[in-house]
Amino acid sequence: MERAAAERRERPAYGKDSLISCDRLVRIFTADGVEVQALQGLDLLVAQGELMALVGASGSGKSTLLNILAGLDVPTAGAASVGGYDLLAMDAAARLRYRREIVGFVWQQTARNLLPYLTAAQNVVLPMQLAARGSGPRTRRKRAARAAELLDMLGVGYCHDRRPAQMSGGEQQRAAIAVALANDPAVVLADEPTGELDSATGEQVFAAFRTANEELGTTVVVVTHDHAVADAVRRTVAIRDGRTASEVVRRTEVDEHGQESVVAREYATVDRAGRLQLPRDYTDALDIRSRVLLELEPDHIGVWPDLPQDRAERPGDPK
Ligand SMILES: Nc1ncnc2c1ncn2[C@@H]1O[C@H](COP(=O)(O)OP(=O)(O)OP(=O)(O)O)[C@@H](O)[C@H]1O
Repeated sequence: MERAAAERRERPAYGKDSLISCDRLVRIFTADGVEVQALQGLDLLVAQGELMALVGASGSGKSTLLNILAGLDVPTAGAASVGGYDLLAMDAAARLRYRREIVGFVWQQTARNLLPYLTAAQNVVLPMQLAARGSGPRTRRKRAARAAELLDMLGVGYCHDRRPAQMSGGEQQRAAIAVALANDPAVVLADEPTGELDSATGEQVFAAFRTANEELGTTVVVVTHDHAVADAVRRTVAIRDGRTASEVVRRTEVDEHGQESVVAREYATVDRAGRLQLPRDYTDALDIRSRVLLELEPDHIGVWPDLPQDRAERPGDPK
């Protein structure tokens, strides 16, 4: 017992090396006296430099999570930190600094991302002007140069002097990514950034996120219903009923002929209390309802449907 306690003490703290760490995050909304548990103990770790997607049915809690990570909303309970900022303990000044310098945000509605009376370049310069004195490019010339550089990098340098109304939806979203990157944030959060776009334009916008991730090392978290986006990232985390339920991790493998292919594996999330959510199609396929039979094997755990005693039979049992 002492050894177990010592091992627990020596284990690094949860999320210690992650850029984003959510630990048993809870968010309860009260509307007309009715409580809605939008997040019900959500755990999530995101490493520095990751480009990852969050998926889930409508109402599963994705936007709630993103708003908390953006510093726009505060969780009811749990712990959350981004880039060393404790999202539950920030005072107003720290929250403002966090929103201006640590996170960038891209919304689904193109009109929400850019001010209509400013050009693309002026839109990118604006957050640099608003950032606390002492950080970011200090002179007007340096800010203008950075705005032009970012627009060029994202393939919309030609929109430099255009106002949003003179740009297509895809161009506006790429300019919006430049705005989000203006103050060189640690993380860019995006809520359905390709939701209003056709698939070809959506691909261009996703490519801009990838460019930001690869060229600048910015961590990118995208909430999406777009399969093209969810399938193109290395890690896609699925949220169900306010918790992370499963994730798909993609790896590039090289076969003996030197042929590269991407192999996707689906994992179920085990939360900090050891809880595991079985995918619904698995439970439906075996008619699993309230409980399962577990068996610990040397290298895996067997999970069997709870059959009536007289029919109880597992693979491997003598006939
Ligand atoms: N301000 C609020 N007041 C009351 N309930 C809310 C509020 N915001 C969200 N909810 C509820 O919390 C739950 C999660 O909502 P959320 O918007 O996070 O889901 P989502 O996964 O982003 O859905 P969608 O894909 O439709 O955007 C829903 O039941 C929603 O009705």
